[in-house]
Order: sequence, then structure tokens, then C-alpha cells
Amino acid sequence: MSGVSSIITGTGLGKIYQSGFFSHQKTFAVQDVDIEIKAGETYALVGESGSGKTTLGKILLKLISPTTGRIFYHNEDITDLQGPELIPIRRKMQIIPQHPEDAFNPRWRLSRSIMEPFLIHGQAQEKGGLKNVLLELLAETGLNPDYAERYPHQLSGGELQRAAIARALALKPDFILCDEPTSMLDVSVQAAIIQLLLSLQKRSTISLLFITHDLKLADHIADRVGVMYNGHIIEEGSGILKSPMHPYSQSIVRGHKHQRPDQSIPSHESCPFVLQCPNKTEKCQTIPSVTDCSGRKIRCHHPFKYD
Ligand SMILES: Nc1ncnc2c1ncn2[C@@H]1O[C@H](COP(=O)(O)OP(=O)(O)OP(=O)(O)O)[C@@H](O)[C@H]1O
Repeated sequence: MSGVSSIITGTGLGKIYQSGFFSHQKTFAVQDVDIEIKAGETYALVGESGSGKTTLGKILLKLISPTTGRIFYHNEDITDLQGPELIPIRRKMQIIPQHPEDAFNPRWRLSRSIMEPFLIHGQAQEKGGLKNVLLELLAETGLNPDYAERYPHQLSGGELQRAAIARALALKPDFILCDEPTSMLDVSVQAAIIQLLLSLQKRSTISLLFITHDLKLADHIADRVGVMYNGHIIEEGSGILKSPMHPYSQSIVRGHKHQRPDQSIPSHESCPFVLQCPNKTEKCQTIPSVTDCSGRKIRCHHPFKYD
């Protein structure tokens, strides 16, 4: 995708959560991440629980402030934008959550919930009338028009996720964060929801940031995959499932589970994977920088090379 314009870029991103009494407990959730998502691209973030995927996604969407680093939307620095300055950008960046019920007020009919973004963003005068827009959105996401009058509890999980997608599409976004959008759904409907997302993306040239634990799914749907471990993207590129180069990626491709690293200390001195790495050497006591290696970006002193 070289030559394609950037939709969203993050440079030097870091997030330290402070919690507990007097905020004394620190969690280094995202550490020194550079990421760029291009127009029309599907980028998947994979990694085990707690590796920082959701935090990174929400930073890019400006739902969480980064502790360090900058965020650029269409090459404009949006890191410090607040309140009204953010409104036009919020319209263009949407989220499809893991729990579709989070997107809906249980006391509102779907019609009201799906159209709410228009009212918030003052677009009630949409050409053709709001009703037509609603019907188009329902049709686009494969929902029966009669569902507009239903309440969220009157839909199945898969239908509700379709409705959440309709709501996310309402303002014609160019970037959507899909945070494990199928993990709470029955296996039988997961594939249909993924297919729907991909077909909508192709038709409307939306960029998707897809968060998942599932490397096989990521490899199947994404143009590029970023593998996260301990707050870092440790490998990024395409074809990682077939030829993982970082020892951590190799390990998750084999289906291994890993102990959760100690996230109360920053990993800026040694390699973030050093304690669990089978290939570690003396050099791994220093943090590797991110380097280009056979078309991948990789944070490792000893990546496995296939050529
Ligand atoms: N609001 C918060 N306050 C304190 N710590 C947090 C907060 N949100 C997340 N964390 C911690 O930050 C780390 C990264 O969390 P995050 O949810 O980004 O990971 P994840 O890879 O998305 O995990 P999962 O796959 O389980 O959703 C975890 O250790 C988590 O406990």
C-alpha cells in the first residue's frame, strides 16, 4: 500500500495508567509505539489479554489521552484537540464495540439509537430525509426494516452487532475501530459479521483497525498485522502467520500461552520479551529498536529470517 495516503498515524505513543490509593500503582499499558493506518487498509492488532490493544486503539480514536506521543489524522496533529475542535473528527472515526449492547440505550428503539449520531452532529437535514437514511443503513447491514421499531433486547447478538455497525456507519466514517466485534457472538454468526464488515469497507473505502486475539482471523482479513506484547508492537507486516520472525510471534503461532509480564515497570531498558524468550542472549538486556527486516517491522535483536 505504499503511496496510499495515511488516515491515522501515531508516533512514540505511550500510556501509563495510574490507579489505586493516591494513584501509586502504575501500568505501562502502551510503550513507544509507532503505527500508521492507510486509506482503505485493514490493520489488525493481535496479542494476548492485557498486551495493550484496546488502549492503543482508543488512543488513536482520541478516546484516551496518551501519556507520550502524537496522533495525526490525515497528517494533521490532533493530539491536543479538545471539545468542539474534535467534533468534526469524531464524526469520521467510529467504534464497533465488543459488546454491541454498549452502543444502545436499552430504553430506546433502534431507529432512535441508530439515528442519534445525526442529531448529535447536527445533520438532521440529511438529503432525502432521515427515514430513508435509516432504511438504507438497515439494508446495508442486512437488517429487516421492521427492526427499526424494536428495542435492543428484542434482537439476537448478531443482529444487535449489525445494528451497532449501522450506527457506526451513519456518519460515513473513514476510520472504524472494531474491538473484538465477534468475540461475544455465536460461532455461526461470526463469519457473517466479518464478511459484512469487509464488504462495507471495500465499498466505502473505510480503514479498519481490527482488534482480536485470533492471529488466524487477523491474517485472513487484514492487509497488515501488528503483534502486541507488553505494550509494544513487536512485529508488524503481512504473512506473519506463515512466517513469524519474532520469537513471541512464533510462539503464539504455535498456540503457546504466556505469563503476563510485569506491567508495573517500563520495558525501556531490556527487550520486552526477554524473560520468556527461548533465543535470548546478552544483547537482549538492551532494548532493540524497531528495524525493517524482509518487509516487516520488528523489535528484536535476533529475528528469524526466512531467506
Ligand atoms: N482504566 C485503566 N486503569 C488501569 N489499568 C488499565 C485500565 N485499562 C486497562 N488497564 C490495564 O492496561 C493493560 C492493557 O489493557 P488493554 O485493555 O489495553 O489490553 P488488551 O490487549 O486490549 O486486553 P484484552 O484483550 O483483555 O482486552 C492491562 O494490564 C490492563 O489491566
